[in-house]
Amino acid sequence: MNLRVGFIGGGNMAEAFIGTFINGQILLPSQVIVSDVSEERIRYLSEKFGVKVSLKNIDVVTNCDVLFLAVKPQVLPSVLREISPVVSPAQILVSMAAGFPIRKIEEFVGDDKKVVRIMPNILVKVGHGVTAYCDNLRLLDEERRTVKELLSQTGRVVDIDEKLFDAVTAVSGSSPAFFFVLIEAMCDGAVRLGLPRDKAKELVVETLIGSSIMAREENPSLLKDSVTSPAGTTIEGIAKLEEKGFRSSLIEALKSSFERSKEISKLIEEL
Ligand SMILES: NC(=O)C1=CN([C@@H]2O[C@H](COP(=O)(O)OP(=O)(O)OC[C@H]3O[C@@H](n4cnc5c(N)ncnc54)[C@H](OP(=O)(O)O)[C@@H]3O)[C@@H](O)[C@H]2O)C=CC1
Ligand SMILES: O=C(O)[C@@H]1CCC=N1
Repeated sequence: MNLRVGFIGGGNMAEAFIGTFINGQILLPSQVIVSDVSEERIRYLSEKFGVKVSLKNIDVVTNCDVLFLAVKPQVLPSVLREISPVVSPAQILVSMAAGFPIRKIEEFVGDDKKVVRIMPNILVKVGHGVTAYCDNLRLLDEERRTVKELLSQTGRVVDIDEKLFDAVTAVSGSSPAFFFVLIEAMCDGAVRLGLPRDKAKELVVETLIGSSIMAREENPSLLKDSVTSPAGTTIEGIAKLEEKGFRSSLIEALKSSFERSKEISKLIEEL
């Protein structure tokens, strides 16, 4: 793609996006520039991907067409204050900060600027991310297409109304961590039953991948029924999951992440 792409903040998410763009040959290293407050961090990114780096956020803004804001929401106000004098109306700002509304970004940089809000997840690192997308309608159709095409190199892109972003932050932004905990716990369970840890991980992970592929096309309740024989082994496991509150734990976990995202939005609103 013929674009210059910048990242302010060179942490986990920036690394996930940059890795997929560079390793997938979507962008050349010379098309990407990243800034971070940590010298060690930018040295690492420069050595790993060959991208351009700087300790100055302004260097990134003045050298890109699409600017990813990849700092924590609490840090974003100071970054926006710092860069707002040099952001141009021709650039596209893409914020991934949880709980940070487009309107608030416009308050810092001006509502004549092109602003995209996304909620990706860490799975962009392996090209299987899912990214919720909305923007402030300042982008031309062609620009919107370009940004979505860039994002789609990291997985699926789904248009979502901004008012649902706190929910999305829980459902797909945070949930990879829940699945990692699930995998970890199932591996412990398998080790308890005598399986070596490496075999346990292989069995658990492959089962989860296959289950996800089947659930993509079919109703998960019917799939569950198809595994569960009368008076068989599976129903005993399911009964134990119900007894221990597995289902309601997951429902409550999503609610807690959602509430925290709303809380962050409220704090940002009060700035
Ligand atoms: N991690 C995830 O799975 C997801 C994260 N997000 C969102 O993405 C954003 C980034 O998250 P993540 O990558 O995990 O965070 P990280 O903390 O890993 O990365 C942020 C980076 O920005 C650096 N930084 C801090 N202050 C500044 C500054 N003033 N200028 C430039 N860089 C700075 C941090 O340095 P230092 O650590 O030294 O402060 C850190 O290296 C967040 O807003 C988060 O809400 C969205 C979806 C998923
Ligand atoms: O935990 C967080 O706040 C970020 C947002 C979604 C995933 N990680």
